[in-house]
Amino acid sequence: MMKKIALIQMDVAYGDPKVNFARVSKWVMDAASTGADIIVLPELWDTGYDLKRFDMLADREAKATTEFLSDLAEELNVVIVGGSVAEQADDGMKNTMLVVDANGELVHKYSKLHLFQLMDEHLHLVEGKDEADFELDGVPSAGFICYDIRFPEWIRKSAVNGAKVMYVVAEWPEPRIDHWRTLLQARAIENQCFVVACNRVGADPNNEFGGMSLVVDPWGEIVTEGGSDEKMVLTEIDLDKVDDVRQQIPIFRDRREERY
Ligand SMILES: NC(=O)CCC(=O)C(=O)O
Repeated sequence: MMKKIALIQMDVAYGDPKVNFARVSKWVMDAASTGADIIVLPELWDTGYDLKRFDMLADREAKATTEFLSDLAEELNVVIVGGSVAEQADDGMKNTMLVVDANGELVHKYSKLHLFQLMDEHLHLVEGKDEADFELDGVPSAGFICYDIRFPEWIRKSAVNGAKVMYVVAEWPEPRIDHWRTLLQARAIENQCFVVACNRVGADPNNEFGGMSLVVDPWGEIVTEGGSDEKMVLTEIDLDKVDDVRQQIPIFRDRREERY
C-alpha cells in the first residue's frame, strides 16, 4: 500500500498563534493540492516554546486547534498528523499531539510523556498519560513528540503492539541535529518500521532549529531528507516494505522477553 506524505518543515512565530494558524492553513492547502494523503506538522506549531506565556496562549483542552485541523482535513479530504499544540488541560499545561482523519474525525490525542529539561518543559508542563498508539486508515501507527525519541523502550512498546509507521513531531535544535538523524534511523532499524519525522526551522529567543525532517524506511535507509530551509518535503512510502523486512529478519519472533 502506497501513501504520499507531506512534511511541513515550517518556521513557527514565537508566541503568536494567530500568525501560525494562517501559516498552517496555507501550508496544508498547498500540501493537499499536491495529492498528499497525509500531512505532518511540527511540534508546538501554534505557539512555539513560549512556555512562560502558556497560561495566556494555550488552547483550553485543545478545542480550537482540534476544530481548526478537523475543518481543514474534512474540507481537503486529507489526513493531518497535526504536530503538537499548547494545551491547557484540567491537570495542567501540556504539549499535545492531535491526529485527524480525512473525515475530520480526531483519531488520536497524545500529550508528550518525556519533558525536556534543557528547554524548561519540566517547569511549565505536566507529562501526558496517553498511549502512543493509534490506527490510521487501518494502518497500526504511533506518534511521538521530539525528546520521546531518546527513549527506545517507549517506542519499542508501540512496535510490539504492531505499529508500522511511527510519526515524530519536533522542535529539535540545530546543535544536536546529528543526534536527531541517528536516533531516528536507529528507531526505524530496531523496530523495522517507517519513521516519519517533521522538525521545524527558524529560531526563537533561545534556540535555532535544524529542520532535517526525515522519512526513514524499515531497513533504516533515509528515503527523504528535508535539509535546513523552510519547505514542504514530499515523499511516497510503500507500507508493504514493513512486512518484507520483518519476514527477512524476524526480530519480533526472536525476542526473548522472558530474559528482559
Ligand atoms: N523539543 C524537544 O523535546 C527537544 C529535544 C532535544 O532537543 C533533544 O536533544 O533531545
